[in-house]
Amino acid sequence: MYYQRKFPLGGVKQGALEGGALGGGGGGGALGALRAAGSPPAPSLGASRHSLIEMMTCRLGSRRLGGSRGSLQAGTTCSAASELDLSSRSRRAHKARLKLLSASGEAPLLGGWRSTPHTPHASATPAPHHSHNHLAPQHCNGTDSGSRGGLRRRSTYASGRLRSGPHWSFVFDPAGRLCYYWSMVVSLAFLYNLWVIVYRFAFQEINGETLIVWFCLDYFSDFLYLADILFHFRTGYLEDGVLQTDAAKLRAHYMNSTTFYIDCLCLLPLDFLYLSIGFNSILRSFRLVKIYRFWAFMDRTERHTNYPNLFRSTSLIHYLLVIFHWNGCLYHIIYKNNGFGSKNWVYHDTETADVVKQYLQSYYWCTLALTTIGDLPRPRSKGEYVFVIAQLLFGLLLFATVLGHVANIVTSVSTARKEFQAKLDGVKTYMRMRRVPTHLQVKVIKWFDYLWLTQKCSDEEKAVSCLPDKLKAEIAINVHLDTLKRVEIFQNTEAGFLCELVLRLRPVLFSPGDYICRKGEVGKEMYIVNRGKLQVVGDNGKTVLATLKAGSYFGEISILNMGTAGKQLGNRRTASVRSVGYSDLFVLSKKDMWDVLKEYPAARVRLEAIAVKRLEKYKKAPLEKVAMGRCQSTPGLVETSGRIPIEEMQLPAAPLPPPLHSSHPPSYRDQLYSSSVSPLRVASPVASCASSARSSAAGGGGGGAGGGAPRAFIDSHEVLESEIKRLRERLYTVETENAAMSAKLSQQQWEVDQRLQEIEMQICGGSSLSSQEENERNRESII
Ligand SMILES: Nc1ncnc2c1ncn2[C@@H]1O[C@@H]2COP(=O)(O)O[C@H]2[C@H]1O
Repeated sequence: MYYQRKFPLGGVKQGALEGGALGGGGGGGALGALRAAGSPPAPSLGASRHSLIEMMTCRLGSRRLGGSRGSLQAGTTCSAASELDLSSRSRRAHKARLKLLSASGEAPLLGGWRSTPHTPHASATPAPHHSHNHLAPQHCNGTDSGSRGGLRRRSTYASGRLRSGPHWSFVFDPAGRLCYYWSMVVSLAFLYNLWVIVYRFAFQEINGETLIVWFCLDYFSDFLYLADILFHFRTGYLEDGVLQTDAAKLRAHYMNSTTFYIDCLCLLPLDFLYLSIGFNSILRSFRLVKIYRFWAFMDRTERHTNYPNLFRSTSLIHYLLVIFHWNGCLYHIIYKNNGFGSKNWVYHDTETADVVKQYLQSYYWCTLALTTIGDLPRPRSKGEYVFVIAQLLFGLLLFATVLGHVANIVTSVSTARKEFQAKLDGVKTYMRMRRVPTHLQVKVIKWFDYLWLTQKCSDEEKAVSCLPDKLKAEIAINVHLDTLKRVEIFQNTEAGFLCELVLRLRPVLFSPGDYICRKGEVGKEMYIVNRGKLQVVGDNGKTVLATLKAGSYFGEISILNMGTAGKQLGNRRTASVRSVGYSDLFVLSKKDMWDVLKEYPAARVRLEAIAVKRLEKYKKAPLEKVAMGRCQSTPGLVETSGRIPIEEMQLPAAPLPPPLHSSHPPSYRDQLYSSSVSPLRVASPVASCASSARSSAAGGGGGGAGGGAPRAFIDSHEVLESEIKRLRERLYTVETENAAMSAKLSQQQWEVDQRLQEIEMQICGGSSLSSQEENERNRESII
């Protein structure tokens, strides 16, 4: 799985730039991408939404999204291409392979092995339907369907007659995994030549003893070189950004390229000269021209590896060893040929030392010289002096280069840490200067700790800032998809809805005990819990109404204007929400939410339905409060100090007719109307009346003393009913006025727009009749 995790983002599990689909990932990575990608309708982003939606559809699976029209369409698009022109048998085979590919998750990744129908004439003039790759689900990721050729199937027809059964041919994707592994094999063959050719040339003594082994190894590496040429013949290339898979084109392309000549040069058969000059490995030096393949392999590995610094260090050490090796061999060649005139300049036991020891002595000498450690045997002749000086100078340069490389590696290892530390230091300095209380300072530092532990990056947005919006959005979707799929409102919704939302999410992190929102505040955002635990608490801050965990969301009631504080104040928070520990949340602004809901009304209905359910919990408590609370501001309502739920104010089913006697003490009704006491002051008797009514009912008629109470209760009940009626009428009037004013407002808006358009038209040199008609139509529709 080499391609996986090739993004420099912690959270991405499967990288698939080629296929456009990034694998699902753990949380944390690329949070910032969301913001950037979701930031207001950049045109490029808008344009990319469709492909994103399609990608989402494919990722979520057509079964799950089967309910929604949009997803059904996308799902059909995904499979439709593969069904176009295949016989049922081959279609079955295609489906089976497609299943395999999708099961392994590799199809969009590499497109390594694909099959497409193919005609013998396709190379010259491919028939239109052959431009579809019927297996590759590229419709899902928006890439060209034929561009990832791998294993291509030839179901060959000529003149409408089946000429031969289907057979297979190979086309390798240069960006695919197979190509990568193959280049690794070729690189190994090159490394063999790099180390061995010069060694055998310098220490020819080994040839006689191990000739067969060397022959076998040499010709095996030559065989790999040859296979590489054949491989190149079947490797696709990009033409106008589209991968070419046509065999004739591939052949022509390769044979017209420099690579072909270099590959041929590598295999120059100078081995025939063995017959005249004997077995001499220097005749194989052309094999080293293959170094371009090795460099390409190293480049790609460095780009894709998850451990670039480890890789860089290893390759640096390898290069050093190779340089020492070649230098040592060169030194031995000079020494052997008595190049500088003085015998035993370096080796004192040349006669007795075996080949390996001589090699090691040469290597040691070169290591001392090239690492500028010195302590070399003193040169004697002029030639030796020049040689040593040259070696030391070269060593100096090499040393400087190595140091530079090492410094780079060390710097890049700690860049993230340093940046993070710099930010933390800045905040700490600020808090110290502003004398922020110690407990708050500690809290801030702990917040940084948590951020580092969980995300290892202080600015995730920056980490992906160089990517185009489309890629950022894809990453955001993949990184956060798992969380979002858990959210109730997002389950079984259209893929597009989720996609639209994910582009607008913004990550935030809260510390333990932080209040995310407080009851009564104006709601401007809603939140989705990515990680952590939160509590919805009552007024006292202690009563826990609900506990929210990963996948929950809150804050939607106020942004949907469904709050309990009435129509005017419906945008107030209905409860406070507190973070228990550290909480990773996604914030969605009210405007963004409404923008999305406008396009997805079904989602809005779901959201509102859930909000209503949540509100039901409040219904009982707020009712008593509302009933009692309103009385302070609304004349005509009864005020009480007791807390009696409205239901308890109901009358018993059959109240007894109150016997009225003139001798009775003044009834409650009399009290009510005779006294100057305002009706507002009589709430308590209501309660007592209710209870006395109940007791009199229980007592089966009661005496004259209790007869006045039920009557008073009935009267007060009538008062309440009339008040409710009056309020209802008032509400109706207000709503009607409201509607009238809205209509008036839109009328005025329309007029202003109209006027502006006219002015624009005048500026642009007059208006056309058609636009006037259109305006007229708009006006009608608005009215
Ligand atoms: N019983 C509940 N269960 C879950 N969430 C709730 C409950 N009551 C209120 N909330 C959430 O707490 C949020 C507080 O702000 P809002 O009123 O905007 O939206 C509220 C709901 O999303």
